[in-house]
Amino acid sequence: MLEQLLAGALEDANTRRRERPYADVETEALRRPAPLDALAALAPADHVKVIAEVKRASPSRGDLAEIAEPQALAAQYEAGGASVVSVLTEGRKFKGSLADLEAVRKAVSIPVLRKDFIGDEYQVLEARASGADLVLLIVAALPQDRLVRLHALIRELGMTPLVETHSEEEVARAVDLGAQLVGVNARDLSTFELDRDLFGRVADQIPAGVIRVAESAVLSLSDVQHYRAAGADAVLVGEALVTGDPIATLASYTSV
Ligand SMILES: O=C(O)c1ccccc1NCC(=O)[C@H](O)[C@H](O)COP(=O)(O)O
Repeated sequence: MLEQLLAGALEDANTRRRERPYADVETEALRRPAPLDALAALAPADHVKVIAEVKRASPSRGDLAEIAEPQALAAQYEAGGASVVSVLTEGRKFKGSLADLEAVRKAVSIPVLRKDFIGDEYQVLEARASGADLVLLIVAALPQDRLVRLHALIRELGMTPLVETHSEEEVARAVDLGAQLVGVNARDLSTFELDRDLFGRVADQIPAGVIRVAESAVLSLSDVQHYRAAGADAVLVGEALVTGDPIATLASYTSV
């Protein structure tokens, strides 16, 4: 499934590239105001930070929420105390778009993450041209040489890579890369199985000074407490926020 998602995302990027060539997107990316400092926004604190996701649908859960105005939801996330907004820009299975990212960027003053299946430089430039401050890189989807190249490009553009892992081996690859922001996704992106204990098993492998994000499977306050007890500096939450009351949910999660 992960290979299919990546192949689809790259095919869609190639279609957009025919309309908007690489050089044009590069120019737009370089003209943007500097990205916001996501590492400062997610720095360890006396409470857990929340990366709040705009998520309409997903392969594992189908349709989750209508979200006609992602910018309005993102503004609620900021008001509720989120540190970063994650915007799923993949169109086929998640019903997201770069237009969502642009709209959210205009509506909030906290950093914004482009969450997608990133496999080439063009997608990174598109992220910056649309106002992203962070870009997701999924270790399982990329050979190490491409991971290194994309990680370097994201940083050259002033953005922050969120390097997502799902095993001890992948955490080791993220650490080798010098990643400063490492996510551990409880969801296996091929089988969709959830393992909330994975974060606790690998967290010690992530060096001190690197920000640790527990991703997925937060459906209640006790899930946040579980991740926090295992050493999470931040949690990334989608479903619970788009299907519940985002402001009340964030107030309770950020109190942990
Ligand atoms: O959510 C999915 O079904 C999914 C399937 C395949 C690849 C990625 C997928 N989700 C992306 C994410 O990592 C989550 O949207 C994110 O971590 C939030 O998860 P949750 O709070 O469980 O909605």
